[in-house]
Amino acid sequence: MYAFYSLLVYIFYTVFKKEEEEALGAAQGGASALMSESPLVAVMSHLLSFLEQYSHLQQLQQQADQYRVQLKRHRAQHRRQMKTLRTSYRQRLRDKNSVIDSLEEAITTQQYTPSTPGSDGECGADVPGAGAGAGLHRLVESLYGLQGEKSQLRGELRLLHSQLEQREQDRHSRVQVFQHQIDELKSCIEEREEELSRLRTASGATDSEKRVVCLSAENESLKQSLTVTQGLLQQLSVIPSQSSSVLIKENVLSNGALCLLLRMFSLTVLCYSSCRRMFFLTDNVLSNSALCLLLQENVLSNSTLCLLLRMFSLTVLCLLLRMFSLTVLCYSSCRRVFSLTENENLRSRVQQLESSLQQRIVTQTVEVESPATLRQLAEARERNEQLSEKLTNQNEKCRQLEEHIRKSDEFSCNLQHKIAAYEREISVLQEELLKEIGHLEEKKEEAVKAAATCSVEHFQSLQDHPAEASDSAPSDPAHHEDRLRQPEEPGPQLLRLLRSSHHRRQETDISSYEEMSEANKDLLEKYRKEVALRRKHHEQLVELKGNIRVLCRVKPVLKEDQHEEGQSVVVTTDPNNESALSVLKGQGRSHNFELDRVFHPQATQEEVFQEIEPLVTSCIDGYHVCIFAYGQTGSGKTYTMEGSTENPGINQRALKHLFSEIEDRKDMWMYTVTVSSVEIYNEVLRDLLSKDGEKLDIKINPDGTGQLHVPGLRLIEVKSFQHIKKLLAQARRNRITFGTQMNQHSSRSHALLMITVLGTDLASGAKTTGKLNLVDLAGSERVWKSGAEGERLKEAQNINRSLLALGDVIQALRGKEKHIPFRNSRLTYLLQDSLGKGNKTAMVVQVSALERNVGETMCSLKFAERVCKVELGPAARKIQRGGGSHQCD
Ligand SMILES: Nc1ncnc2c1ncn2[C@@H]1O[C@H](COP(=O)(O)OP(=O)(O)OP(=O)(O)O)[C@@H](O)[C@H]1O
Repeated sequence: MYAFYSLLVYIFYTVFKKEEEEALGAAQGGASALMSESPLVAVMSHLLSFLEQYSHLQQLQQQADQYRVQLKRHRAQHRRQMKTLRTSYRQRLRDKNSVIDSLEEAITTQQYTPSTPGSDGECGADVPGAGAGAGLHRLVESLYGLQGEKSQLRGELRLLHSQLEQREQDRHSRVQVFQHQIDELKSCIEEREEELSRLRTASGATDSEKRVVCLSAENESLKQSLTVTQGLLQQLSVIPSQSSSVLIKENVLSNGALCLLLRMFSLTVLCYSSCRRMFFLTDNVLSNSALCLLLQENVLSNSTLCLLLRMFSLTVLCLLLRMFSLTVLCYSSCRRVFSLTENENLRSRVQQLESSLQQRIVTQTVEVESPATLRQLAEARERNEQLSEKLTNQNEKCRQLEEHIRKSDEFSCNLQHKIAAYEREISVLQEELLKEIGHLEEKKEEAVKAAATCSVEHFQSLQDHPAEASDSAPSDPAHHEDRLRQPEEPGPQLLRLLRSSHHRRQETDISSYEEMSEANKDLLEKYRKEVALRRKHHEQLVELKGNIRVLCRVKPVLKEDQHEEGQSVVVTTDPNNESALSVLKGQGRSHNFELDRVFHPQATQEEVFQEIEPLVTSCIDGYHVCIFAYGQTGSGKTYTMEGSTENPGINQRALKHLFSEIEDRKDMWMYTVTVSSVEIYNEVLRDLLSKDGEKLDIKINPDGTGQLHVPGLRLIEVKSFQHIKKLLAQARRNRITFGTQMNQHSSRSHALLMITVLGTDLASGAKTTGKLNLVDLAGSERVWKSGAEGERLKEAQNINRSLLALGDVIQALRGKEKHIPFRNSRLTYLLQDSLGKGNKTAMVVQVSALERNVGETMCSLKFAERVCKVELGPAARKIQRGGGSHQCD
C-alpha cells in the first residue's frame, strides 16, 4: 500500500513537474519565481521528505528486527548456559547426596558397631575407632570437595553476573539510541504538523476540513496515548537501568514488571483499537481522495483540495506508522522486560540453588554429627549455663569475701595499732619493772649485808657465850642460811645445824607430796565412781523413759586407710568418761558429743556385745528388741554386726547368748527360736535364706494382732547354735555387696536378721513372744565421694532415701508426733514393730576417726544425738498368761 502511495505521489509529481515546465516555456522568465513558490511543489517536496522519513523508519524497523534477533540469540545462548548449569548443579547435588548417604551409612555403622553381638574386648574397641577414623577422613574429604565446588560455582556465578551486567549495559545503550530516534521522529512530526497547518491556512477551509479537524482531535488523543506509552517506555528504560540486584532485594521488579506489562498490554490493545479506527478513517479519506482525483480529472480547481486531503491522509498514515513502530518498540521492550524478568528469575534460581547448596553443606555438617554428640552438645551447653550461673554465684561470693577481707584488713590494721600501743606500754612497764627489780636487788643486797653483819655479831656473841647456841639454833633456819652465805669463817657446828635443817625440810616436802597424790587418787576414784553412778542413774532413767540407747564405736585406723590423704585422727575418746566423744572439725575447733556409750577404737567385739547383752536377754523375757548399726559406708557396721569367722559380731554373740540363756532356764521354760533373714535392696524385699531369693511384700498379719508379717518368708526353727551359724553364713553369701571407692566389699542393702523367741513357762503355761531384730544398714554415703555411677548410683540413691525415711521416723518419734511415717520406706515399715512404742531399741553408730571422713562422722553423730532423745516409753513385755489373754507388763 505504501509502495502504491509513493508511486502515486511520484506520478503526481512528474505530471505537475511537466505542466510546470510547459507553463514555464509559455510564460517565460518572471513566472518561474511564481512556480517555485507554488504550494503544490511544496507539498510534493514534503511528501518526498516524508518518504525519506519513511524509508528511515523502515531502516529503524530493520535495526529493531536485528536487535530482536540478537536478543533472541542471546536469550537462547543464556538458556543453553542455564540448562548446562542446571544439569551440572543437579549432577553435583546427586554427587553430594551420594557422599552424604555414604557418610550417613558410615556414621550409622560407627554408631552400631560397638553393640554388635560378638564384638568384645580389645577387638570390639578397635573396630569403631577405625570406622570413626575412616568416616572422619571421608567427611573431611567431602567437606573439602564441597568447598572447592562451592568456590568454583561462585566463580561461575561471578562470570554470569558480569555477563548479565554487560548485557544490561548493551540494552541500556540501545534503549538510549531508540529514545534518541523517537525524539528525532517526534520533532519531525511536529515540523510536519506545523507545515500542514500552514498549508491549511494557505489553502482555506472547506467542508472536508471539518472532518480533518475531527481527525486532528482524534490525532491529538492518539498523541496523548502515545505520550503515555512513551512515558511507560521511559519508565521501562529507567527500571532496568537500576541495579538489578537492588531490585531483587526490594522485591519490586517482578511486581512492577507485571504491572507494566499489563499496562503495556492494555495500551497495546488501545493502540490497536485506535489503529483500527484510524484505518477506517483513512479508508474514508482515501475514498474521498479517490473521488477528488476523479474530480481533478474534470475539475482542476478542486485539485488543491484533493491534494490537501491526500496530504492529510498521508500524514495520518505516517502517524499510524509511527504508532505502529512505537507499538513494536513497546512490544520489543516488553520482550526485553520479559527477558530481564526471566534473567532475574534465573539469577534468583541460581541464588536459591547456591543457598540450598550451602544449606546442604550445613545440613550435611550437622547430620554428620551423631545424635549422641548433639545430646552431649546440649548437655554441655546446659552444663555451661549451670557453670556460668555458678561462676556468677562464685563471683558474688568472691566479692563478698573481698569485702570481708577488706573489713578484716581494716580490723587487723586497728588491732596492729592497738598492739603497737600495748607494746609501747609493755616496754615502758618493762623498764619500770627492771628499775624496780634493780631497786629490790639493791635492797636485798643491803638486807643480806645487814644479815651478815648481824650473823657475825651473833656468831661472836655465841663464841663468847656457847651455852645459848643449843637453844637458839633450830628455831631460826633462815638465820642459818644467812650464816651459810656468810663467807667468813663458818664453823663446823653451824654447818651441821644447817644440813640437818635442810634434811628436815626435804622430808616434809616428800611427805606432803605423798599426801597430795594420795588425795588425788582418792579424788579420781571418787570421780570415777561418780561418773559410773551417774551413768547407772542415767541408764535407769533411760530405761524408764524408754529412750533409744545410742552406742558409738570408733573404727580403728587400719593399714589400708594409711596410704591415703587426710589420715590424721580427728576423733578422740575420753578414757575417764565412757560417754564422751570429741571431733576436731578443723581450725582448732572441736565438737563434743555425749552419747550413752562410746567405744574407743581398740574396743573388742566382746566389749561391744557386753553393752548389748541385757537387751538380748530381755528378748527371751518377751520384749521386742531392735539393734541396728548405722554409719557411713566402710565405717564398720557389718564388722560390728556380723564380724569375722575368728571374731564374730553382735549377731552370732546374741544368738549364742540366747541359747546359753535358754539352756540355763530349761528347767522352768521351754523356748522355740525361729530365724528369718531378709535384705532390702533398691526398695525390694528379698529372702536371704531362700535359694531363689524371691521378692517379698510386707502385710498386716491377718491374725488380728495388728502385727506386720511377710507372706512367703522362710522362718527356720533353730535348735542349736551350730545350725544358726550355717544359716548366718548362707544369709551373708546371699547378700548383695559390691566394691566402691569407700569399701572393697560394701553392703549395698539393708540386712535384717529377725529372731523370734517363743517361751512357755512350764509351771504356769504363760507364753512370751520375744523378738530380736538385728539390722545391718547399708552405708550412708555421699555419691560424689563413693564414685557411684549407673546401677551403683541408683543403689546409693535408694539407700540414702531409706535412711532419710528412717531419720524422718526418728524425728517424728522424738517430737512425739501423732503420725509416724513408718510407711515411707520398706526399711521403716519393717522396723515398725521394733521402733514403735514399748520396744527396746539400741543403735550402734559407727564412725571413722580419720580427718577425710570428718563430714560424714559429724553427720552420723548429729543423727545419733537426735536418736538419743527419742523416747519410746517404758518397754512392754509381750506375755500371754495361761487364760489366753495377751498382756503387757
Ligand atoms: N573395729 C574394727 N576393727 C578391725 N577392722 C574393722 C573394724 N571395723 C571395720 N573394720 C574393717 O573395715 C572394713 C570395712 O568395714 P565394714 O565392711 O564392716 O564397713 P560397713 O560400714 O559395713 O561398710 P558398708 O556400709 O559399705 O557395707 C572391713 O574390712 C572391716 O574388717
